[in-house]
Amino acid sequence: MPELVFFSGTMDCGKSTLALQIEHNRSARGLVGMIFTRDDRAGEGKLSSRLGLVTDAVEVEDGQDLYAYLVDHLSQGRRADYVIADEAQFLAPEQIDQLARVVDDLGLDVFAFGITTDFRSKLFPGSQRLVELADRIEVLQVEALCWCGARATHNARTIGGEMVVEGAQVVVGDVNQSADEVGYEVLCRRHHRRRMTAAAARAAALSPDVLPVPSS
Ligand SMILES: Nc1ncnc2c1ncn2[C@@H]1O[C@H](COP(=O)(O)OP(=O)(O)O)[C@@H](O)[C@H]1O
Ligand SMILES: Cc1cn([C@H]2C[C@H](O)[C@@H](COP(=O)(O)O)O2)c(=O)[nH]c1=O
Repeated sequence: MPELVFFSGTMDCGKSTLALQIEHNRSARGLVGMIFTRDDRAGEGKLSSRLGLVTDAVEVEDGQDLYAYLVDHLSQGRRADYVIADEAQFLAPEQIDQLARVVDDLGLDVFAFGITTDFRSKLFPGSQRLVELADRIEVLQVEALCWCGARATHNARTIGGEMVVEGAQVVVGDVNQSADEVGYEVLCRRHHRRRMTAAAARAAALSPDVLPVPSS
């Protein structure tokens, strides 16, 4: 049975790498994939991994009907045996419905990859729809780590090195950016709640200890 699978995790946990591996293994067996992406850091029409691999992809536009795109593609006599959608958090909920229809009506597997929540730990609309519709949700096995060593479950946004909790939901960016840029850092929930990034933890460790003062 064809499936809609949502591979989800924090930033930098290997989602795009896995997408490229699925693509490689299937194309090595003569299958042809339709690869969608949106706003990859490597630029328009690219699916890239931090491990250095990159492949061409169809850049999804606002309002584009992904089901109609595939029907049109197939009716021109071109092949698509399965679908990969990277950066799926940036897709509109209607586009996730169209991907579900690709599974049900065209009989193709759809592998979607994306982060579930934004820098405020709120669901992206596209990810919410994936959680609602996916046949399976897979959490990646290579866990990204918080600076404290715990599994990273949340994405923090930093501006000038400081964690922020207000701003536009979508700002394309990367982890390990220099302090004067908009950047991201993955954290465990405890440190996301306390807004304690690695830099904030270092600064706190360097400040002199405050001794408790007796109240009387
Ligand atoms: N120099 C490196 N050596 C080994 N692994 C690396 C290196 N750089 C990045 N990685 C791996 O790549 C992962 C990020 O992969 P990527 O597919 O770009 O993530 P995502 O799409 O989830 O943001 C990192 O978590 C790490 O496991
Ligand atoms: C948390 C968060 C992230 N983004 C952007 C930043 C990156 O461009 C992508 C995630 O890519 P990755 O391959 O998973 O690292 O999403 C955003 O726009 N808003 C956010 O809140």
